[in-house]
Amino acid sequence: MDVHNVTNQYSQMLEVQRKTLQRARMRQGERPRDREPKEKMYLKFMMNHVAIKPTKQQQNLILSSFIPSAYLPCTEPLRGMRPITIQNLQLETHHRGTYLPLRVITPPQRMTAIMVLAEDSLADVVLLQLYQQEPENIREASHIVDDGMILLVKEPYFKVMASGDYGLRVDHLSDVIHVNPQDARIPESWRAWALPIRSSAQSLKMKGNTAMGEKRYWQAITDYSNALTVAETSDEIEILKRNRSLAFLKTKQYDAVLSDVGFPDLGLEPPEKALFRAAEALYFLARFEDCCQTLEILRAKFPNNEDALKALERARRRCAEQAKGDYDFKLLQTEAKKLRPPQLDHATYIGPVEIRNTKTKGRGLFLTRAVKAGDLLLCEKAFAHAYAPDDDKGNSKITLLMNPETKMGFMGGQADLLTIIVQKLFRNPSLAPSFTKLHHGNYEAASTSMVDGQPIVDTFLVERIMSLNVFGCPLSSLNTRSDMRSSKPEEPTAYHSCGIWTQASYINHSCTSNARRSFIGDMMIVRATQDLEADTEVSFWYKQPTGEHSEDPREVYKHWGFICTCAICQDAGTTTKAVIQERRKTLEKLKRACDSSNGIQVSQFERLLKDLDHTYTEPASKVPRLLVFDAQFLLARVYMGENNMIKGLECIRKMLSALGFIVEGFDASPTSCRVVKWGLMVDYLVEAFLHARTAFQTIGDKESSKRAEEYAKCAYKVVVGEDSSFNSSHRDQLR
Ligand SMILES: C[S@@+](CC[C@H](N)C(=O)[O-])C[C@H]1O[C@@H](n2cnc3c(N)ncnc32)[C@H](O)[C@@H]1O
Repeated sequence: MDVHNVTNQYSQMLEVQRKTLQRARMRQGERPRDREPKEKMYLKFMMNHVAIKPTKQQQNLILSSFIPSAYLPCTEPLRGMRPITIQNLQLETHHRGTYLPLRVITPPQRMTAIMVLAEDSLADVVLLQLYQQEPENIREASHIVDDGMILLVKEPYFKVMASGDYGLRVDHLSDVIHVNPQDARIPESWRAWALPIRSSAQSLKMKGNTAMGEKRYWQAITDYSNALTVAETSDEIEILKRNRSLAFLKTKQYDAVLSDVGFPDLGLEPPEKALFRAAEALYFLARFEDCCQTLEILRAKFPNNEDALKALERARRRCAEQAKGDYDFKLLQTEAKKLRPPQLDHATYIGPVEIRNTKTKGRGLFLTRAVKAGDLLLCEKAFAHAYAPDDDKGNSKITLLMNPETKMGFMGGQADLLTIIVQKLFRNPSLAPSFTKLHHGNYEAASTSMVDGQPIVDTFLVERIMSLNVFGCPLSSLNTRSDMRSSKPEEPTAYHSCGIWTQASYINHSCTSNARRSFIGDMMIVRATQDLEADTEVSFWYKQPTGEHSEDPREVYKHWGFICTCAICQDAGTTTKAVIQERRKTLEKLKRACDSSNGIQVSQFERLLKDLDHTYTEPASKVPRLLVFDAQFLLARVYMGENNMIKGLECIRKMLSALGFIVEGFDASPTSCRVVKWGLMVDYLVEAFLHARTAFQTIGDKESSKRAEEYAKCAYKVVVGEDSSFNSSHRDQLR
């Protein structure tokens, strides 16, 4: 939804990649005889390693990332699997039921994947590519995999790489296990030289503390974990775990924090640090009620802890947001303006909506009570968000993410978003259900969720869910609106920044939508665009309908696998070719009339608009006339520019009617203006109501002028997400 789909633009590239995959598949089962010798591979890798230092120009290149054919992660525990060696690997094969012990022989090289050369017990060498790893600014590649480390690759996938070389590709994080040199599953020859002197828990703890002091949190986790394997007393274990919990907190592994401090069973005399760390983890897991309760216990036991008081106040604010939708929107706007990435610290509010089954669209979001136009339905914090502005100064790169199997290509932060989600689920499995329950078409995911003590995160399931549920998003809708009003080129319809909002994802599409989404940073706000009865299904646009005729309705929402059956689409389906032709011709004439060097010829424009309007047969309140409203608004502005307020109002009334509104009093009659039924909520509606306000003011109808302003404010609230910025955004018009 609103992401930059480049499938057509890059169709050739997709096709080339698809053919490459096909060719590779033809070698399935082959044991290649032309693998390069160790020395040659090493030299090549190391030369590349030195050569690849991205220059400024390279940094600005758009990286492309290809999704391979989906395969399931290993769900078998290592116990019971057989070891395998490189010489027995077959191309394009997932070696189910086996694992490959490898010793890394080079430093890592970071491209889309992290790459190293690794050898097996027979000194055969293979290129290993690890995908979905954290970026360098979060975790150094050398901490993930480095020269001398020993790994077990579960169910290795051996393949022909894009370069034509052979290599192992690992897409699922839990398919690689790091082992220490004493592990019985690795070749003895590796064990012999690497046997370390047994360190004490105390010395390992000190090592961990030093690493913490130097902000090397991953190292600290390793050190404390090693200390725990040799710790003997329960006191020692408790302290080590408490220390480790801080390192887990710093690396955003909140489930592990809770486990290390023993939450929820913190004991009768819980230590201050344990309580505080539990509260912090609960906060970041968005368990604000639990967080408040923990902090209240902390405050009662340690009343002088000022940090706990601040944390409690913060958590209480989140609780108010979560329970009542009580947001300081002005603050949110200020934060979105300043913060980069614009990821705000606020809670999700789920308003009067709930998930229910629909008859034909899977699940949907339904109203639990009646609402008014402008009412808040959701204010949702992103589950995951990748900020990728065009100037490349975000936390995510603009990448071309191509899937040759689904034949889709997207430009933006989606490659990074995929990694962000995979990592989040891997580190915090308690958060997985809210994401994995989302629509994923016919992809069949593995049913096991843990193996060998690690969560299983199926990268291809994540990709599938992301692809069907991702939303493109601006920095803020206010920003988009300001750009539009300062007439920067066209209003953007696709964004490079993107994210996942797990509640909003249940909203189905309709061209005759009754809700609209807007953004403030990574908060998505969904408001009703009409007065709605309880039990109504909420819908918004996946793509804003244009009213242009589509030759094949299956193509329009093909990506999501449905054909829209709303009133607009049904009407389009029964419109004859002759009428479509007539509309196109009239539209072209209207466009020419606009572009005329002598300015718009009003009478000719009026006549053409009437002709266009007459091509529709259904009442606009049932089937909005999407090709009409824009031109009608243009004409309103022309009339008002000539100070002809009555004609201006008439055009606004016609514009509203074309959008499906039912209105009264948008004229010089004594009846005050009133929206009887709201129609489609397009951006220009704010301006239209403001123009109506000016017209009413000029003709001395104060009551209608006030009402028109209220309607403008309501439309603004829906389009921007809030109305606290309305007055400052429209200072000139509101004078
Ligand atoms: C983001 S999900 C929406 C929630 C989804 N219905 C569910 O059950 O989770 C998108 C999917 O919903 C379905 N969908 C959305 N709008 C639809 C519509 N107007 N008609 C039919 N199916 C629709 C399609 O299967 C689409 O791929």
